[in-house]
Amino acid sequence: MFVLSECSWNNRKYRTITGSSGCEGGVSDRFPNRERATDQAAYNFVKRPLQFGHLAHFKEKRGLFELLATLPSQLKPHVDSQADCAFLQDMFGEKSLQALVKIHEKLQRYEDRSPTPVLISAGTLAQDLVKELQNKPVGLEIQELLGLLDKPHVKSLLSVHDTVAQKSYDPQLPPMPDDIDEDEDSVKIIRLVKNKEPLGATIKRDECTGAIVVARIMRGGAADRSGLIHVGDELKEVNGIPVDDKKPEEIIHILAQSQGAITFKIIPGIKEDAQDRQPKMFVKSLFDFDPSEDKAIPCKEAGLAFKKGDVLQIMSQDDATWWQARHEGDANPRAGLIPSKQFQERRFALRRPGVLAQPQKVSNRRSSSLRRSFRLSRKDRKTNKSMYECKKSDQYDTADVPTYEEVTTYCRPPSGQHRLVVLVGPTGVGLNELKRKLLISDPQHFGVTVPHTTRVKRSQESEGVEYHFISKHLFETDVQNNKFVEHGEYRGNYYGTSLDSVRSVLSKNKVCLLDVQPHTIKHLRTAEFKPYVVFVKPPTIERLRETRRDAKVISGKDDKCLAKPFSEEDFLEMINTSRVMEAQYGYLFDKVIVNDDLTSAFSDLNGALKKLETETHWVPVSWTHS
Ligand SMILES: Nc1ncnc2c1ncn2[C@@H]1O[C@H](COP(=O)(O)OP(=O)(O)OP(=O)(O)O)[C@@H](O)[C@H]1O
Repeated sequence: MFVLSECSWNNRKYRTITGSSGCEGGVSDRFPNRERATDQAAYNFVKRPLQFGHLAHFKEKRGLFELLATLPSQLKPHVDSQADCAFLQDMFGEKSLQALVKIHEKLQRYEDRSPTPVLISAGTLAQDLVKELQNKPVGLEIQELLGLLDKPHVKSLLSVHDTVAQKSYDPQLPPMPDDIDEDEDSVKIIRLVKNKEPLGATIKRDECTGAIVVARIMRGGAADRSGLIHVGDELKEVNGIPVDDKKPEEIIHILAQSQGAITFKIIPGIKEDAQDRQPKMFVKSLFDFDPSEDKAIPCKEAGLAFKKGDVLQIMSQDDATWWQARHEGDANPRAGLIPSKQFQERRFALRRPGVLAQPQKVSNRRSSSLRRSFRLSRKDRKTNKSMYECKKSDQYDTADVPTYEEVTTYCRPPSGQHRLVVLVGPTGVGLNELKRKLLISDPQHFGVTVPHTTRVKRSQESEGVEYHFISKHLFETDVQNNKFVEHGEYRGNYYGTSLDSVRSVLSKNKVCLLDVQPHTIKHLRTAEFKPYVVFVKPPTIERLRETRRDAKVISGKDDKCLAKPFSEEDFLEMINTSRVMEAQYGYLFDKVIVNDDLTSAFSDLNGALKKLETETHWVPVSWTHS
């Protein structure tokens, strides 16, 4: 199913130096066009010394040397310490500085005169002279001159002179091969110069024809930008070495050994139509991917590693198995390979049937699905929290294999409805505490839902304050009509949080704080609520022991609803549940907060919620369509 013999040019360093594509380009045997080619780096290198005059911003270009010489005495009245004076003297008297200034001034003078070279081929003249002199009777002066002209430094100096004189800043390429079959229209010669940037292409042996072909061009990479190499192009030669009988790895080895310019002889395949290119698409990754550990990837070096929650730009979906993508906002334009959605789903299902069949159970020793949603509005402290045991259970939805979710940017309009803030975490981690702090910090801004119950109203209670008191029949009808976010039964009475109670808080232009069991999150993920999910996780057990010394937790072991100090077992369960929740539902979390020090956790949460109201966030595209 996969091509396992694909090799990457990615880890090799090339730069194309000729051509027409806006990148450094390339050249074909049909249209050699070296005139247009520009090697900016070489140009800059040669040019830079001549621009030395711009080193300092002295308006007065001449007399810099004199100026520096007088500076120490000029500055003396302004310098208090003797040591500083000595330092200035030393600095301005430094021989190398003076030499540099002298050179600068000389160059400046030359530049002002716009010197033109006497001749542009001093190197050739020197060679002719050497030939001429070699036939002359040997004299001392002639010997000395021949020795001088033979010195590498002198040769290099003359060569640089000629380069500058001819303004020929392009790197010297070897001559074009003369054994190209003129009748063979399709042969293309491409020359590349090694550079730090990888080429961004892979090669493989075509299973049908046996030819070595370009397997992939990574979008945005050097090869892609050059527009000269395409998928399907047949590689015939590298630096004159035929590659027909070579393995892709051997070709990569030849490339690795090559220095400077490398010549490829290529027979172009069918040209990819630019129109075929997919439009830009952004996805949030819902799993971690490490190409170096992926046995199926056709080329590990071409892979793109990412973590759960990273936003990726999909550059190509041409291949049904391996998409090309880059990290959103990454300066590197070159794409890498990632498993396609379909492929990831398929292999996830094949690899881990056990996970799908037997979901990990989120521990619920004394917790349940609904209890937290009631907490802040509930005055009835006697109600046992375990009453909200949810019948829906924590089943892992087998249809949902977390792969990628298409996302887009969203910023809440200044007067728009607030996004629903959903808090999840293991029992006792501090959700209630954090909610309480938010409510106290700004009661006008934050709000919580009022739950429904079928329990009889007590004398001190008021409808719509502690609960909405409704009949069993109505409650059951509402359950049938999916009106509840979560619901459960305790001692013969139903309790639940309705979707309308969430709407009611939001309609008051408040931020609705809702804590739920994690399996409920996906039911809330709608364009209407645009939930922002915060996972609150416990710190290490050592920190739990330290920070929760005076804290109390409601024990679920009995029905007495007694607040007791945390036990070691409570801590362990909190940590284990947190791990399971994160592994199972982590892909749904927008923010993870470790509730170690309460003040820091609160300020972390508060800061994130402030940003949520004003800054742009990535949300599923479906939320912005309605
Ligand atoms: N960072 C913290 N440092 C110290 N104590 C904390 C911290 N966070 C919470 N607590 C305390 O831990 C106890 C349990 O917190 P809280 O009731 O908020 O947990 P919860 O997540 O809502 O769980 P439950 O639903 O079981 O009550 C409370 O006494 C609370 O004051």
